[in-house]
Amino acid sequence: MRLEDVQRIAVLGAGNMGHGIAEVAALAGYEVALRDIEEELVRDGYDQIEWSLGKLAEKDRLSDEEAEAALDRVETFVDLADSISDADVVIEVVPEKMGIKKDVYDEVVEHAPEQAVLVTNTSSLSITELSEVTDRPERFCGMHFFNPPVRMDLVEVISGAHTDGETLELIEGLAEEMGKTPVRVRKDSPGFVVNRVLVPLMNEAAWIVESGDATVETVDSTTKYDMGLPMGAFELADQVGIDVGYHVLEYMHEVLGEAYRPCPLLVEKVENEDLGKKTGSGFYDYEDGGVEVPTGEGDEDVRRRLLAVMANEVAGLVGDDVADAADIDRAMQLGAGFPDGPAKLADDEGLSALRDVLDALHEETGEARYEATEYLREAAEAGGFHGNGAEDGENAGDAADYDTLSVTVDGRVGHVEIDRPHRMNTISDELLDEFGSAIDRLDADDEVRAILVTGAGDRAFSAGADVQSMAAGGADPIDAVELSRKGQRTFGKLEESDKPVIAGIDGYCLGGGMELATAADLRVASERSELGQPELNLGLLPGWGGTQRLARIVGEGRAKEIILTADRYDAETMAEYDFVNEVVGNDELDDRAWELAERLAGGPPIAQKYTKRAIHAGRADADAGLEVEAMGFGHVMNTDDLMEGVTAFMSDEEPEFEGK
Ligand SMILES: C/C=C/C(=O)SCCNC(=O)CCNC(=O)[C@H](O)C(C)(C)COP(=O)(O)OP(=O)(O)OC[C@H]1O[C@@H](n2cnc3c(N)ncnc32)[C@H](O)[C@@H]1OP(=O)(O)O
Repeated sequence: MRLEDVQRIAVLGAGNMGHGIAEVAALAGYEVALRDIEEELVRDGYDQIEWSLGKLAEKDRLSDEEAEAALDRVETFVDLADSISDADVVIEVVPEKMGIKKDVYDEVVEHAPEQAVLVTNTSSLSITELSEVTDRPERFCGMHFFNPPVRMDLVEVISGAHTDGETLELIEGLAEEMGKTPVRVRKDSPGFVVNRVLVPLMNEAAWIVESGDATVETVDSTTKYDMGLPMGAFELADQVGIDVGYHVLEYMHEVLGEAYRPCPLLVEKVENEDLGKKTGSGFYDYEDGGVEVPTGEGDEDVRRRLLAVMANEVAGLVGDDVADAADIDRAMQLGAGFPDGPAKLADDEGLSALRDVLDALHEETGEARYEATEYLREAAEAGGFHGNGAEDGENAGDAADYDTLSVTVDGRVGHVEIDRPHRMNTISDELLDEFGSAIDRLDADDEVRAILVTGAGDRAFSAGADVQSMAAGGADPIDAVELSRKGQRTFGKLEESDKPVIAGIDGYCLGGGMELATAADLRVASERSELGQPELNLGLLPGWGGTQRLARIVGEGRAKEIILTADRYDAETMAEYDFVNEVVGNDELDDRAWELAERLAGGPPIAQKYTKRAIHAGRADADAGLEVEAMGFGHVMNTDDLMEGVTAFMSDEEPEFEGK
């Protein structure tokens, strides 16, 4: 079966994941058959899809017509044979019990068209074992979506022992058609990638508390604020359900061995049915305040220990050829909201230091989970999971050097794309560093004649400073002063650049993201964009230049309004306020931003440079600005560009300026 041949998708199971997957498939334009065992269940799933599509339309993520058309593509069934009779792909999303799934497959193989590909959304069961109850194990694989499918970008595509390459490629293509990022899991290994990293992390967190080395609060403060993970380890366990993690762990224990023995603390919680949020209590009591993770109570030993255990899991996956480090990092960022992938976090810490932490713990306790894998030792010797090739300086400045940005030069335009779509392109400390160095690099490159800044994905240009990492580092007032100055200086590089800078805004442009855009020379925004300075809602103030630069563009009155109300404004209003130079249709943003950048890149560089300098010099003192203008005027008089401009004008041709 080729991707172009896929038209109809059957989703078996209309629960949380099932109806979410059905919605995503319908949004991608596929005909969807949604099936569950009772009319009421399948109706509930359908209603949920209708509700969710309505929400997306309400938030302008799609039009009312698109929402209606997607819903029209969903047909509901109770009879399994009818639901799959003309399906090209069958996605099974029934409860995570081997027996139930096998029963379903017995029936599926009886009625599914011969050419149909079968996939399971299991998060924990063996793909190989499931494939073996079907008549087509080579056309069977895992397609693991994350909850909620409509929001989460990751899909793990897992090969069973018999799956052929064509099937994996088809399902990866299908995931992409659904707007998702597939990560291939080359072997059917317990927990695949995301759970293989997360669940042992939860187990280790529990062992740390069990052994009396730290409290739940300290561990969560460490994971959330010092490691920058989206939630504390125990907060996450409670959120997902302690039993869910525990069952995955049990399976890992059974297949992978003693290193995965569940901590007694988890066993006790499961036995007492303190399963987390869903039962009202787990590691936190939800009937009495719920989760409160304290800031600034992290512990260095806890941080290193968790990082070391996580690095060992990454090494296990790479060493067993389940996935490579880059894929693991991508999967954890998209599927678990990690700010950086675990391989990168481990590399940043120093893999040999983490190996030493494991060795010391292993010697002290003899516990199997601290036994460093062979691959961890090899990677530590090689300078890290991602190697240390860049350290010799040869690659300095290459696009590959950036983790949070994608930096490219296309013709005469230098393009910086903020590349943290999984975190709404929020601005971390690392991103500020990389942004500053990217602008320095593009500024120094004579081939680059204009700079375009955009955000990856279609949700946000940038939703501002990463509040979580700021809460971690910003508790110290002296550090916060420096963070503010750093942001001011970094975005100042855009203003100070001699080249024209364009911000292409699509989606949220908030807080620090708006301060970044303010430092550009021109702003073009899509209709759906929402802009604002919401810092005061957080008890903060716009500390990356917002109190100064915004007023220069929109005037003091509007700047005060925008900052003090902390409201979100649509792009049209921001154009009326003179902040946005041009508003374009949502689908036109990229083309228009590039067109503008290319056009400005064709301008006379020396005249552009002095124009920017004169305007800036005149801010505090108009006479100084006029003086720079006069000097600039003098300088351009003797340039080849002036000759070129005048000659082209006289002969009615387009000038070719060279900056000479
Ligand atoms: C000096 C500079 C200071 C600053 O810049 S302070 C920060 C100023 N920015 C803000 O206050 C914006 C905060 N974010 C929001 O208001 C909302 O989000 C949005 C309007 C951008 C989007 O709302 P929705 O569509 O409902 O999505 P969602 O579930 O709220 O967000 C998706 C994920 O993105 C994370 N996120 C969004 N903004 C930030 C942020 N600024 N810092 C850290 N994380 C952020 C969320 O938490 C969540 O994450 P999960 O999916 O893990 O729940």
